[in-house]
Amino acid sequence: MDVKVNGPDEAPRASGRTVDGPTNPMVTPLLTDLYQFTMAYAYWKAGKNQERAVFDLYFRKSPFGGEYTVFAGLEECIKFIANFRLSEDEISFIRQSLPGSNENDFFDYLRGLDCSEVEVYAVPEGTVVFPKVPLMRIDGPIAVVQLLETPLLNLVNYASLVATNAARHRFVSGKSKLLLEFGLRRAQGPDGAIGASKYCYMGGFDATSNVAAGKLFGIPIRGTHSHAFVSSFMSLDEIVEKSLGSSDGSTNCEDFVSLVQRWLSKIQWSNSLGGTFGETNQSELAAFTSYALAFPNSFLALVDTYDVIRSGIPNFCAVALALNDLGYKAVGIRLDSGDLAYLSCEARKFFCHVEKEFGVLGFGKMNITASNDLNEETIDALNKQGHEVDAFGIGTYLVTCYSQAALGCVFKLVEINNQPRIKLSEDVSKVSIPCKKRCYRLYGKEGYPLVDIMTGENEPSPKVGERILCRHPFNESKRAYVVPQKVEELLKCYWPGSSDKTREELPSLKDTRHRCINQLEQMRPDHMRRLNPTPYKVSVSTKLYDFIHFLWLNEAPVGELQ
Ligand SMILES: Nc1ncnc2c1ncn2[C@@H]1O[C@H](COP(=O)(O)OP(=O)(O)OP(=O)(O)O)[C@@H](O)[C@H]1O
Ligand SMILES: O=P(O)(O)OC[C@H]1O[C@H](OP(=O)(O)OP(=O)(O)O)[C@H](O)[C@@H]1O
Ligand SMILES: O=C(O)c1cccnc1
Ligand SMILES: [Mg+2]
Repeated sequence: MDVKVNGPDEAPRASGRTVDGPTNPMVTPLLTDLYQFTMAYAYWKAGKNQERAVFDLYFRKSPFGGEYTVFAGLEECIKFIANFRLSEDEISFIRQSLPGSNENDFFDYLRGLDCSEVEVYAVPEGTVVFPKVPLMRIDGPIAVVQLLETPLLNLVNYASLVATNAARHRFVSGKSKLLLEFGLRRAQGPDGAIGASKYCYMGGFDATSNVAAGKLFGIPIRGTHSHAFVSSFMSLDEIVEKSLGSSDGSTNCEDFVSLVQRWLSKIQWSNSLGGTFGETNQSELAAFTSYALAFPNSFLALVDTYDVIRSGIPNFCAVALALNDLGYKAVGIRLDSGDLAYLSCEARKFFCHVEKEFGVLGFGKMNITASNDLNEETIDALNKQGHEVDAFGIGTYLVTCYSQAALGCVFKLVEINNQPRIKLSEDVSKVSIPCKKRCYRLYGKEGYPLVDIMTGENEPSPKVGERILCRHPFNESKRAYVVPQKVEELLKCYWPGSSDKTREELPSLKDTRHRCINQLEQMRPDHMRRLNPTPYKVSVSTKLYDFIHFLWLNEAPVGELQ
């Protein structure tokens, strides 16, 4: 990780060394809800601001009708926490904005505020996670931890939603397909776009078209060309510079345009290819030829501007064969409209015929990229019909998370001054799980994760080979014994605050992506399927179960029937 002093006044102190600030400079202590500041003031006024509080950040239901979620956004959270200081300018804005509070001492308190007394435990970024289990546990003086609530939720909610969406698109496409994120133009503003590129890569995409994201995060950047490039050409006469040297530099073709034309007529007159098309669109041929002259080593053509079968594919093949004469290997085509299953199969057939007819080895394996309003459903439909697509370019549905707007992560108080707290609700799924907890993932005989279990902080941890009762947190009759073959503690220390615990390093984006891909591959297939997936079990220890229900009864007033 880069070591750099960052922050308004001085470097953060808690870890003993400095951490870069968040990617987006808008992520400051003011990127929070007003009520966090009014509560901070009221805590301070009541002399409660230094009381030690523990909050859990978790979600209640996995998105997109699925049973798994990818946890993302942690690195940005830690970068925010590490650099949490209010500038003078920010403090004077708070002074103007807080209703009726003018006490200088409060603003002196804000001036000295940082996260050096805050301790953050979290599940490693890129981990597959499940409802109710804390993704982050934040322990610190209540006023400052409340100020963190909104920015941490903001940094985790969309990141985890879009990483999960990407993982789902990867799952339906299969491991062998190249997945390209094309969402920049349709994303929710610049931060939505940059976040989408980062977290789609984390969730299993291979590359993005977003150049800024490539520079910021080292994500591979890829792209083709647009319809505008094709329709900007009127005729082959526009091509003035026609020469192209061979790939090894040994010869020079003075008139690449004529070479392309010769190949086009060979294709037209060939036994197996002739008859499927007559005259192709010559302005399209000009565009492809021009593009090949600019990028002879990476020629990929968008073939659907005029007519895929009668023009785009033969024109592409003519240019690709001309390139082949000079030792270059064309990359392939992109389809951006029509029946992508049918057209990809027709394109593949055509390429295979070319390979056979002209003896160009490997021509049949030409890359076929598809785009145009793709999503999980359309890719699933293509799979069912049979297709020849090698790469999917996906934008709108992916980055806007069209099928679910938000993950719904929440931040709930579970302990104050060592006293466990519970939040009750008519809706059982909204009742919080009290206490500062430890969380474990238990693995079964076949190597799959079986169940996540939460325990009180001071309970002994589950042990390999030792039978443990895992209880549903709220449903008395749902319980199971587990003899774990492997026990993994989920929450690790990412920000030690004033304690002397060692801090987990923030891994590189590539390492987090690997972690995510490995985690997804480890899951039992029935948890992953799109239709009616089996819910993964999330449980509590007997001791925690008993305590939750004791506290529940203690806090819930008994109703009176009239
Ligand atoms: N074989 C297929 N099975 C299921 N869905 C498909 C198939 N081929 C394409 N689609 C999807 O069908 C939709 C077709 O979009 P649309 O009706 O806008 O037509 P289009 O091909 O884009 O035409 P236009 O040239 O007017 O843009 C897209 O969402 C695309 O991903
Ligand atoms: O379809 P998406 O998943 O959002 O993927 C990105 C789309 O963006 C481009 O289209 P363009 O901006 O030219 O618009 P159009 O396809 O609507 O004509 C591209 O050709 C894709 O169709
Ligand atoms: O490079 C592409 O083909 C591309 C990039 C963004 C959006 N649509 C397509
Ligand atoms: Mg489109």
